[in-house]
Amino acid sequence: MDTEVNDIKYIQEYKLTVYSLYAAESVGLETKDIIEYLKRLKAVERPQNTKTRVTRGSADEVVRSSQARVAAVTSGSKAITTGPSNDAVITGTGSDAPPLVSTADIPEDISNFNAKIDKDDEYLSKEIISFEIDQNHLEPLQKSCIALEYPLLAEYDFIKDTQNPDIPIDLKPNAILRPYQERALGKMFGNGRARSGLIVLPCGAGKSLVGVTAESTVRKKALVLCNSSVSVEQWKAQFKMWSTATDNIICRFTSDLKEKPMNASILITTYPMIMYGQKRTHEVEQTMKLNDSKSFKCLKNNPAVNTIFVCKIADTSFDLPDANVLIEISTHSGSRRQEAQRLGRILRAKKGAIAEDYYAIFYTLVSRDTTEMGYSRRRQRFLVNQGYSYKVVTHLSGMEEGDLHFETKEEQIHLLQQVLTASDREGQEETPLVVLMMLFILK
Ligand SMILES: Nc1ncnc2c1ncn2[C@@H]1O[C@H](COP(=O)(O)OP(=O)(O)OP(=O)(O)O)[C@@H](O)[C@H]1O
Repeated sequence: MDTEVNDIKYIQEYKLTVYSLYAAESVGLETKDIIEYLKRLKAVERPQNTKTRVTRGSADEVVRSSQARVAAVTSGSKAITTGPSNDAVITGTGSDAPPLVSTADIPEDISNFNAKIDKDDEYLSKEIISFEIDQNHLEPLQKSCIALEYPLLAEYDFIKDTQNPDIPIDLKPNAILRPYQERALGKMFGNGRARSGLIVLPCGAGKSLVGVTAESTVRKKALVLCNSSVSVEQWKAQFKMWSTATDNIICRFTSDLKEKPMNASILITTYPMIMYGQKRTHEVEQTMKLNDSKSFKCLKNNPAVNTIFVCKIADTSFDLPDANVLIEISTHSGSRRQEAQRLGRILRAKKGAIAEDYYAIFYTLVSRDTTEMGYSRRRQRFLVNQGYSYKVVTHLSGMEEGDLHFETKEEQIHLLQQVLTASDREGQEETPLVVLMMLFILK
């Protein structure tokens, strides 16, 4: 976030980039929080008679349907005016605007510095000005702000948006948010408007419910963009599970399901559908059918079935809340993303289980003396960095005694070759689903 740029004994100066400040602001961090983090990150103890200060200007862009307003904090911010060519330009407000920390002159002594800080603090008793801007000038304005390193933070004042009608959606009473889900949404709706940003939660933490709640709060038309057709199905299911949204306001728009997108209130689609209109792969198609099929639903809820073999398409969005053991048979090289996503399949909260009594185990099979070993080390490092412990088992006792199906060395090598060849073909469109990538064992 910051770099120490000055190591004079009594003054530590940090340069905060405008983007780190933007990110901090968008998650609701305030100046005092930034100072607190700087204190934690500092390399040396700060002498008692020094102060930490962070100055900056800020401007928020508030979008109300077709109207756009800019709210600017006057202290340290710059005046936003419209130039002769009607391009938005930003100019300094005058001599009082305090400079950024990185460009501040280093004072002669610490008392001058404190006096200067106090002066700046007075300046911070700020007044917020806001004014409407012409929609056509929004883009040049945004560009100017970025060029001046004062990026606008987009917010949507949905409560005051009377131009876009509300859609009939509310949360169902069964949707009880977990505390971290509430916190994530608090960051988004903290000031009564919908702030643009990114909500990042681990796999299986319940991002869909966060999304459904956000939509049930804003209650305006929404576009849900997914990375696969399987996710589209899952999102629709989550909307139905947690909200009162009915089938006639939800539209799935995939290469097979083109459900009148034009008038949909909630349009759920994939990037390729809006970018290139690509056809889904054979593999995705098969998995969607499987996910949707009655037999899979029975399988999911049948206590007699405790093992499911799945291919790599189950890496994401495959919801098997009860699965608690995963055996990874084949992987996509050293992909850490894939590892995290697969782990996500077994880390979903278990109904009625006490967290402390609960175990989820992830096995990964690695063939000794093959390139798989290098990849698996990379993946292991990632898991360790995430705080998981792991153990390498090189020998399973009793293995030699059993009546193994692939008993001889030749048979084992042949099997290995088959698996590796299948992995190479994995990316190709017509790879049959018989290539089994993962195994879930349901509790
Ligand atoms: N507050 C909640 N109360 C009860 N169940 C919840 C809650 N939030 C999420 N769940 C359940 O947890 C499971 C995982 O949720 P979801 O699929 O939204 O996770 P995710 O974060 O999108 O995971 P992934 O990144 O792996 O797709 C689902 O079965 C969902 O119904």
